[in-house]
Amino acid sequence: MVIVAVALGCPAWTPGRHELKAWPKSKSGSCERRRRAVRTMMGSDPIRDWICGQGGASKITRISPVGGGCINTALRYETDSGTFFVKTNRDVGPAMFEAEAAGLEAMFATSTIRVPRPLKVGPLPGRGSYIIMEFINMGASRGGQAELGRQLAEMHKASSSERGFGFDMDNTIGSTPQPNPWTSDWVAFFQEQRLRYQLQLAEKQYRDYDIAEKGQRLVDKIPSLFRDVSDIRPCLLHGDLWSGNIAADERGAPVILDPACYYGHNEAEFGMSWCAGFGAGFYNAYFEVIPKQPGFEQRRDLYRLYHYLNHYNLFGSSYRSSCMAIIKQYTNLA
Ligand SMILES: Nc1ncnc2c1ncn2[C@@H]1O[C@H](COP(=O)(O)OP(=O)(O)OP(=O)(O)O)[C@@H](O)[C@H]1O
Repeated sequence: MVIVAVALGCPAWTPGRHELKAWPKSKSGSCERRRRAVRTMMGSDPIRDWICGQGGASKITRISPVGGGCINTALRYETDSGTFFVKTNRDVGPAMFEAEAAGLEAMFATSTIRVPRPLKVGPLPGRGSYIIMEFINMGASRGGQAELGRQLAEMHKASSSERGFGFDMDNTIGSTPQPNPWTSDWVAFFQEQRLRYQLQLAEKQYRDYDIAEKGQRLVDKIPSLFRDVSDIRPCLLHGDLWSGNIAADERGAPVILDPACYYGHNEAEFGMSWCAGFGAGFYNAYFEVIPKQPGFEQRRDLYRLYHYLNHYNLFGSSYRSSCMAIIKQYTNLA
C-alpha cells in the first residue's frame, strides 16, 4: 500500500476526472488514481471540514489510500481524535452514498453483526460525493464462518419492516441501479424489481431479445417455486454479500461492508454465494437461528440468477451462459 503524508493547507477542492469503473474488486487498482485522490485531498474540503468540525478532530495527521474497492476511492484519515474511513466518487452525486449510509445505519441498528457506522455524506464541490464512516481495523483473516452465519441470521431475524419489501430509497448493486419501491408481495417484488429489471436492461443494452424472452418465461413460473412457503417475512438484507464485502475486525468478529440493503426474503441473501465462499459451517449456524424453509434448494439458483444477470449487464457476455443455464434449468427450455 502506498502511504502518502498530507499537507494541511487549504486550497480549493479541484475536481478531476473519475478514475475507474471496474467492478467487482480487483487488485489492479491504479496507483495514479490513488495519487490523484490523495492530491485532491490536500487542502480545505468538505471532508476535512466535517472531520475537523463535528468529527471532533483538530488535526488530520495523515491521509492514506485503502485498497480493495473498485467503484470508489477509499481513504484512511488519521487524526488526533481517531481514524475515519472515507470514500469519494467523482462521477455521481450523494444519492449513492446516502443509500449506502441508510443501509449501514439500518444494519447497525439491529445490533447483531458489526458494520461501520456511517457519519456523514455530502457533495464534493463541483462534482461528486463522499461518505465518512467509522474506521474499523480489519484483522488478517475473514473470521469464523459459523459466527458469520449466526450473526447474519440474527440480523435477518432482528429486522422488521412495516412497509413490506423494498427500502426507503433505491440503491445500486455494483454500479447498476437497484429499484426498491415498497411492495407488499415478495414474489411480485422479486419478479418485477429484480429479475425483470435486469432482463430489460440486458434487452436494452445488448439487444438480447432471446434472454429477455426466455427469462420472462422463468419470471412467470416463479410463483410455483414458493407454493410450499407459508409466510415470507421481510428481513433486512445486506444485498451484496460476497467475499469482497466480508471481513473481520481485529478481534476476529465478522464485519460486513458496502451493502445494497433492502427488505426481502432472507434466502435472497445467498444470491452471491457463488463468490462468497460460504461453507457448511456458515449454513449450519445460519439455519440454527432461522430454519431452512421448504423448497430452499429449488430457489437457490433463482436468487443467484439476479446477480448473474447483473454481472452480465455490468461485464458482458462471459456471464451470459451462466444466466441462460439457470433460465433453462427452471423452464426446461432446450
Ligand atoms: N469502515 C471501514 N474501515 C476500514 N476499512 C474499510 C471500511 N470500509 C471498507 N474498508 C476497506 O476498504 C475497501 C474498499 O471499501 P468498499 O468495498 O466499501 O469500496 P467500494 O469502492 O465501494 O467497493 P466496490 O467497488 O466493491 O463497490 C474494503 O475492501 C475494505 O477492505
